Amino acid sequence: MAAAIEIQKLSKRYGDLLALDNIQLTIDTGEFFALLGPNGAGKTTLISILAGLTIASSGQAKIMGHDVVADYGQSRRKLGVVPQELVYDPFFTVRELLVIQSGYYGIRKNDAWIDEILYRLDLTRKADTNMRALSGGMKRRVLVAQALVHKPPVIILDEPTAGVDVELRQALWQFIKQLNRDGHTIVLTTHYLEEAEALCNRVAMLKQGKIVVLDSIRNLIKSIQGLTVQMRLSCEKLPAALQSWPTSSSEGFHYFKMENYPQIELLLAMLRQENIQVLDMQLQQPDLEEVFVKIMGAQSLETP
Ligand SMILES: Nc1ncnc2c1ncn2[C@@H]1O[C@H](COP(=O)(O)OP(=O)(O)OP(=O)(O)O)[C@@H](O)[C@H]1O
Repeated sequence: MAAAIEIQKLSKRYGDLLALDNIQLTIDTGEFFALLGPNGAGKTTLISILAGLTIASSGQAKIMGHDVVADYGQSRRKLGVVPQELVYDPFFTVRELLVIQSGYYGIRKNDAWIDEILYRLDLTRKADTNMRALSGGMKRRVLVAQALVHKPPVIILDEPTAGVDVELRQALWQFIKQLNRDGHTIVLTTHYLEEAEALCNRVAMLKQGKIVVLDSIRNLIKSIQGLTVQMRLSCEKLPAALQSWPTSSSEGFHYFKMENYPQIELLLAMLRQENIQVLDMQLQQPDLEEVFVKIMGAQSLETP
């Protein structure tokens, strides 16, 4: 069976800027995949090429075995893209928009599926409302609905939860997770790394147009050694005996880095010896954010 997405030696040049540099990536059907990278890394450019909206300078991309240029019609039918920006036609109602969108794909009788996506996105009550009268969050739900009218096996979401409230974010993820369980391949770009960590199995990190990491989230987190113990102590300044321990402090908390759990005991013993009390303590396991910052550098966590 063809891969959901197959990208070979793909590059995109804008004048002197190499926005994508020899991308090689295969995403299998059924994956829940995260595409991460700082602003300007090339994520949107890659998605545009997959959607046939931008032409690559060189290389090839296929959706479910269909070339995005030579076999545009078929590849586009297999793909649903939820864009980053809120683009919509203000003159139509939600339902009209979805019927028109179905028409683009040559689907005539789509009412049952449209009703289902409206229901699953909690848009049923808004079906006959004009697009311009919807709130930003509701418009974003319609963008998701639009991307799904043709039941695409591959769904790409470009930062779908940017600026979205917690309730919608939760509802959206329930729905996307269900789609993934139903067999759809999901590719997600997000600036919320805990979101990628909670949802996705595998991740590619892009930096200046290149894939710098491609691995399962589990492996990436495993590759980060050690843990951090966050403590509030009865003293502000650490005694000399503890100064050699790798620490940092911020907002009244001390952070002690250690390689393994037995070191916690050692630390507690040293604190006791110094007559220092522990007022608050939390263990921090390595997470995807730590991997990301290590690979990209601290500037990478800027949001758009
Ligand atoms: N049409 C264009 N003309 C010239 N340069 C472009 C064009 N589109 C994108 N770029 C440049 O290509 C690079 C990659 O941009 P892209 O939008 O793909 O990044 P991104 O990873 O999606 O970033 P963000 O997280 O901010 O959305 C950037 O340096 C951007 O300025």
